[in-house]
Amino acid sequence: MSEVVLKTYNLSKKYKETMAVDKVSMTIKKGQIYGFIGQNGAGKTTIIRLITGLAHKTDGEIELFGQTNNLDESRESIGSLVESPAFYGNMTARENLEISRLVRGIGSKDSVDKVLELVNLKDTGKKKVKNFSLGMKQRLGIANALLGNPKFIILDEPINGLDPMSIVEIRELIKKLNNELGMTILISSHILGELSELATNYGIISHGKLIEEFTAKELREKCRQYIEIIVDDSKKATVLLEEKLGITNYEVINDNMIKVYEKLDETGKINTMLSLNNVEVKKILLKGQNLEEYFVSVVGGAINE
Ligand SMILES: Nc1ncnc2c1ncn2[C@@H]1O[C@H](COP(=O)(O)OP(=O)(O)OP(=O)(O)O)[C@@H](O)[C@H]1O
Repeated sequence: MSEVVLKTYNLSKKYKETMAVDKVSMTIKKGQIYGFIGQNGAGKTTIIRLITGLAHKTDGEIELFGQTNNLDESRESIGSLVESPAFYGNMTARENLEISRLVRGIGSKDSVDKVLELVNLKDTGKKKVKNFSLGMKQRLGIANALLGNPKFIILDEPINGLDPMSIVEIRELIKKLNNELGMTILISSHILGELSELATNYGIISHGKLIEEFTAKELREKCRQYIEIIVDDSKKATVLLEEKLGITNYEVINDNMIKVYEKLDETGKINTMLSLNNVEVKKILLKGQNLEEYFVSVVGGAINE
């Protein structure tokens, strides 16, 4: 069994009358990129704040690297980007990281160069942070999280407000941290298309509750794609599908509808073949959910922008 990095047991946080986090039991294992999904106000940031020690739980338990006691010690192996870090605008990236390193008492001088290289900011030289683009600032925030060589990185909405190029850069960086450096990553985002390019695992949170956890593989199964064909005669069509195209993985829904689960990129060929053999094709469509549609089907409302 793979090593557990984070486990929460009925973790709860109440703010006056608001149950911001309600009995959440989630698990993140070593090597995972765990995508945390939820609408605004669902409770993602609060959970992240509880994990990183920025807020105190009302109830429940947090286990980090197998420890439930001395969490502050375990937290030394976590790097996080939760709120936009306050950098000094009049200083360079290197100067900012050097200050952060000294204040936090971590790493050697080399570690600043190492993280700047990792996030691709080592050539920013004398450029002051106030002149950085939002994407560069985010990468500096990630560099700051990487000081001290953490095993577990937590990123709260790291691509919020970024342009497409910067999003790709952050995506590649996260993949590198995970693949090459073996870091486990928790990333919250409401940009589900982007998250599904990265995550190996997902947790859906709604109104403070963890609704579901699933793997990327399970998501692919849940969102299983198929070709929906509406015809005048399902029976005749299936005989042709088998005989002419060797299609056997299909389901007859009714006299007029068939779902085909293979040869998903051959809708044109299927359409032509059926028509040539005197089956009237009224509609032929590639269907299936993506992460966003699946989220809506589970939570019952779209994720907000
Ligand atoms: N310091 C606080 N005091 C009172 N209520 C709070 C506080 N922080 C969060 N909440 C409430 O807790 C709930 C969860 O908020 P949280 O910020 O964790 O959600 P979120 O999923 O991170 O959403 P977002 O994407 O908007 O940050 C919300 O109803 C919010 O209003």
